[in-house]
Amino acid sequence: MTLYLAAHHVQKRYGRHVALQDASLTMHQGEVLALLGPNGAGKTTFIKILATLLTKDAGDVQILGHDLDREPEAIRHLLGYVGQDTERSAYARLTVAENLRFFGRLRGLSRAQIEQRIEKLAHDFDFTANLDKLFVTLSGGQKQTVVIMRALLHDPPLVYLDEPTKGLDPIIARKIRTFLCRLVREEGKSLLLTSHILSEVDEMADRVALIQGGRIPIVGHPDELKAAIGATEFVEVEKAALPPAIVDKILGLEPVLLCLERNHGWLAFGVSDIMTGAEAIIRVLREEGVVAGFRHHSATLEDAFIYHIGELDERFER
Ligand SMILES: Nc1ncnc2c1ncn2[C@@H]1O[C@H](COP(=O)(O)OP(=O)(O)OP(=O)(O)O)[C@@H](O)[C@H]1O
Repeated sequence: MTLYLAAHHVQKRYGRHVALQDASLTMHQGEVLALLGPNGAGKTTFIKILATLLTKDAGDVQILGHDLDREPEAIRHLLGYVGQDTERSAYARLTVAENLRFFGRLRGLSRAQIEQRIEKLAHDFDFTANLDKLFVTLSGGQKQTVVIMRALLHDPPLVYLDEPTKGLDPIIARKIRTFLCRLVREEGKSLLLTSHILSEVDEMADRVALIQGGRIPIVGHPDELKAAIGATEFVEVEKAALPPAIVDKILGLEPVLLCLERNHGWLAFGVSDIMTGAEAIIRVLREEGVVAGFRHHSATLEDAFIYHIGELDERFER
């Protein structure tokens, strides 16, 4: 597997605020790597540094054999970048095709190359019918598609996408995911993306890098991250119905391994076995006369995220 990106010990401060403490990451050809972390963890900062849009304070970054500090121009030709500011990534009063031609020229592509790329991208993204529409008249999902097409105009091997489906309806988001996955599968491109939609990451990512406090302490396949929780099944009970003493009693049960607090009002108890775990928890609820919502699910990437971020918080005493 060809190494596309190797970032070592990257550091970045904004004034006195440390955004990246010591971030290291590698990426290979044909992989989708998702950078996950809580708000403010440093994801956008890291991606902008890798995209030559921000300078780092320390660290070493090599992208397809080029050094980020010494050869930023060469690196820019190898990258596509889709940032979060969709509205300002194209000219409102130009059509889609005019925008793409303009950005193609900025990239130094010839007229013939530009027309060829526009035709291919519009075909691949099922967008031909929209090429003559003004950017300002497009829907949010269509605008995002234009921004992604813009990033792919020069056919870069490596593409960074900062929350590519943020704010889009599930159907458009799925369509964009399908296009992106095809780029990886059929064209061997590598994608580095951030997303807060963990089901999307679980579906797309070959590896997930967890960023917390400006470090990247955990990298692995989504299934590895889930397996590391130590529980494959969860019994959920409505949090509002459970006094702390009963939570402790449940945590003392033999089949109950851990408890994760999900942010939508449920406590999720990880169990070694769903049948014995659920039975034991129901027995406690009956004994204590608790009437509460009750459901179960198999471990998800969201559980893994909550588990690992909680562990990292403890480890770094944040
Ligand atoms: N221009 C800036 N000046 C000062 N502080 C900044 C600046 N940009 C980001 N920060 C701070 O640096 C930290 C990392 O920000 P960053 O945007 O990289 O996080 P993020 O992981 O992308 O967050 P989110 O998930 O909310 O998009 C945050 O604490 C943020 O407030």
